[in-house]
Amino acid sequence: MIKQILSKKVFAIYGLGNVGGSIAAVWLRAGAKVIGVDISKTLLTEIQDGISHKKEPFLSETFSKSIKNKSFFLTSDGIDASKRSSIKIIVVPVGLKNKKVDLSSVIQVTKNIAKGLKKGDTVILSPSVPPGTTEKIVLPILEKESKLKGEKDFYLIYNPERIFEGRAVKDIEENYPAVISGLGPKSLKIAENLFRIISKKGVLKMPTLAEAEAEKLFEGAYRDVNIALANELAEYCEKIGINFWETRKGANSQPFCHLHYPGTGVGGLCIPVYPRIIIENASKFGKTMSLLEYSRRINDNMPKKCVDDAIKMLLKNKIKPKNAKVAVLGLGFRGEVTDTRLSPTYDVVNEFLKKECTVTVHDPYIFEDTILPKSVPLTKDLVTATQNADLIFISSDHKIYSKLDSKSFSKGKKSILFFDGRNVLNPKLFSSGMLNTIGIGKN
Ligand SMILES: NC(=O)C1=CN([C@@H]2O[C@H](COP(=O)(O)OP(=O)(O)OC[C@H]3O[C@@H](n4cnc5c(N)ncnc54)[C@H](O)[C@@H]3O)[C@@H](O)[C@H]2O)C=CC1
Ligand SMILES: CC(=O)N[C@@H]1[C@@H](OP(=O)(O)OP(=O)(O)OC[C@H]2O[C@@H](n3ccc(=O)[nH]c3=O)[C@H](O)[C@@H]2O)O[C@H](C(=O)O)[C@@H](O)[C@@H]1O
Repeated sequence: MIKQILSKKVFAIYGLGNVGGSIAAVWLRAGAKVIGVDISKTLLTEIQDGISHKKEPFLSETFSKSIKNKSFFLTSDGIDASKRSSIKIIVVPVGLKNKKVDLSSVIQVTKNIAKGLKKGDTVILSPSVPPGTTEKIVLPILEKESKLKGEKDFYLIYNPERIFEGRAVKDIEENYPAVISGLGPKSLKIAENLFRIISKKGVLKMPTLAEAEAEKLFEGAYRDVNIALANELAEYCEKIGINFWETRKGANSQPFCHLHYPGTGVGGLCIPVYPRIIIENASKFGKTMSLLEYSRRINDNMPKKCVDDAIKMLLKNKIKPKNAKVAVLGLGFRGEVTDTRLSPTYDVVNEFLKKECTVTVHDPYIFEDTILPKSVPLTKDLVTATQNADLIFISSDHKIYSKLDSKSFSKGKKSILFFDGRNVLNPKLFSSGMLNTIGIGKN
């Protein structure tokens, strides 16, 4: 039955990145025909050649198989894709430009979709957006361009994607209920029928589009504030000489406490961005979001705080920061991702450069980068990155780093100091005084 429904539907997915690529794979795995739309010709070629999305399980193999059996077509022509599809899913990025929400990609794609919109079509918006975006920005563009009426001639849905990079397909298919909302009851019914096909955890119907848009932002705001709390409590533990990590275990041993992890900063296109989307939107209604603003300030200061602590460690070991060799491990915005957007490591590197240190960056998954200063080499070879280093600074929690010990490094004449900004190292494997970890009390 489901296969029959889907075999008649053609989906067009606009934006084949971490999220859009995963959504395309999920619908292909469910038996739908999919037109993948992206402006990046490089990405389209990589997908065609079966070498894209290497860090996301199931995607590359699903794409190759679907291209072969002619259920997956790739194009950069968003208007034609809209003409040839009945369900259009928008998954292009929504970021910040000078702390203002940037909806330009969403608007551009919506205009393309509108030029091919037909009676009976369904449009689904998925990126995280300010409450009101679907109804007040996307709907008017669709109606004006197509001369069709929402909820009468076509259907409009907001479905916030909640994937965690590295397990995106399973998150959509198994881990999370699909949050859905519609312009009206008909749109909502279509959303329910569609998302029940792919989501084993079922659907969570929100009363309005705006509440669905807001819930996604609230998830991120909750996380950012709790990370800020962990960062502030970790600094408190350092001051009074107790161990945050042990204290956290105790506090989290009851179901109402979920202390997060302190770290070298908060990166990615999501958690640092969602609170700012709320802050900006709230200001239009005369509301100041003091807690969100303060949490952002704490988290944005973490790279500087951690580098300052690492510099103190160098000085305590009679090593002058000027020309000290520092190996920064982890360029991804968090462990096990190749995504460097808003990675705290960029700020960590700049703080070390301000102290005139010599910096090398290591990452096991990222081989090229256009943002790091030219004076800072990027390498995937740990020995190259750390040879003759005075200090090793762990900035992202890639799994590989948790296996390191003091013998993992070239036997230079001097002992190496470690600042573990993600608490991934095993202190038992390091002699005392060599290792400083965030939140570990007096060092
Ligand atoms: N990355 C994540 O973990 C999650 C992200 N999100 C939301 O999803 C949005 C997208 O995130 P990602 O997939 O990570 O972004 P991404 O940058 O990996 O992918 C976006 C894709 O859209 C393409 N694109 C940009 N403008 C386009 C246009 N006008 N027409 C067609 N294609 C266009 C880009 O070339 C890129 O391939 C984010 O802004 C965020 O709001 C939601 C949940 C998780
Ligand atoms: C509420 C929530 O947990 N959202 C998840 C989050 O995933 P994301 O890929 O952004 O990773 P993340 O684990 O939140 O990390 C974001 C940043 O925060 C840092 N981080 C994270 C957790 C923590 O306790 N301490 C900390 O410092 C990470 O190192 C990273 O730099 O954001 C995704 C999103 O919305 O895009 C969302 O789908 C994911 O489920």
